[in-house]
Amino acid sequence: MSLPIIRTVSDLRALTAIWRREGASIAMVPTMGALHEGHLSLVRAALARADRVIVTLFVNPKQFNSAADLAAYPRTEMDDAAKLAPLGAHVLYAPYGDEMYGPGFATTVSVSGVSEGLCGAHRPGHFDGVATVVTKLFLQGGADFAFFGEKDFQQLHVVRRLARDLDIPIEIVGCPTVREPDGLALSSRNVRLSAAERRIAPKLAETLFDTAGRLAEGVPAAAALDAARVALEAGGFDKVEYLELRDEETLAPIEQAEKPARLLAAAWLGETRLIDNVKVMPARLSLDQRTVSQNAELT
Ligand SMILES: Nc1ncnc2c1ncn2[C@@H]1O[C@H](COP(=O)(O)OP(=O)(O)OP(=O)(O)O)[C@@H](O)[C@H]1O
Ligand SMILES: CC(C)(CO)[C@@H](O)C(=O)[O-]
Ligand code: BAL
Repeated sequence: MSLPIIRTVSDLRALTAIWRREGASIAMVPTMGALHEGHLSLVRAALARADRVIVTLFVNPKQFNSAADLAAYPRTEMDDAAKLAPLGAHVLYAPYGDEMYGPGFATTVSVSGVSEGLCGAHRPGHFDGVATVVTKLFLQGGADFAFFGEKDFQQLHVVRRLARDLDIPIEIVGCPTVREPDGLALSSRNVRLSAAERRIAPKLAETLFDTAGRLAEGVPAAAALDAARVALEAGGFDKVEYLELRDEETLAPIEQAEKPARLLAAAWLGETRLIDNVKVMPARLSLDQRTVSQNAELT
């Protein structure tokens, strides 16, 4: 079983025009390749929702704020295609670099608000690069749905905002983070961890889940976050870049989880930067929800 690979916008448009004439719905799964189970979970979700699925693979230079990071980014296109074919994805769109950014390219899509702080504060220009390439992919593919992972939670907010603001008729679907059995969120960059760093890495998810539990019980963010930083540093992380509690819907900073919230972190192990985030559901709200469903069962 092999998967067709398309390299140009005109070939992609010719294919989607045929699908449209057939009345098929179309989903897109944007990636930078080096596919793992996290990506494949997005493809499965897309296949469950739409008749045709385009997986995109483009290592977007505009979103890298470090030349070394870009140079080290894994490139495994043939392996990626081999993983996608058996799932039933319909096409891999892996455009040439100058197809995306031709001579004289001079446009930037910049989303304010949700792109500020967190990764936006530590990777200057990153979300402009993401927003620009995602806008281009959406306009090139003309899909009805696009699937993104919650692992990159701030990115998911940036993409939702740009689609809404630019009236791009596409539904953005967020999918849960896929984890290793020890809790580490799957990421293409995990291959850069040494054996010793890999043993420390799950401490990030473990600390986030523990801290989310404390925040859900009403512990103020300042105390819970201080304790989490100490736990990460004592656990072997070289640097905690950020560790913050944000509103789940608006991504605004909050002092206490009174509504559904997200706890988000980036931390360094040697040369590798890991990000992760978990939901914080205030215990009071989960109790209310349980009471509502128990009452519903009684009626
Ligand atoms: N563990 C995961 N679970 C669910 N979705 C994921 C996971 N990892 C990545 N994704 C999603 O896959 C899409 C493509 O991400 P990308 O190609 O950057 O992979 P990645 O593993 O996040 O790589 P890296 O973080 O090293 O850039 C994004 O929507 C991202 O959120
Ligand atoms: C969305 C994306 C494919 C844009 O290059 C990238 O940021 C990613 O892989 O998450
Ligand atoms: N997964 C987000 C893409 C990046 O780190 O550049």
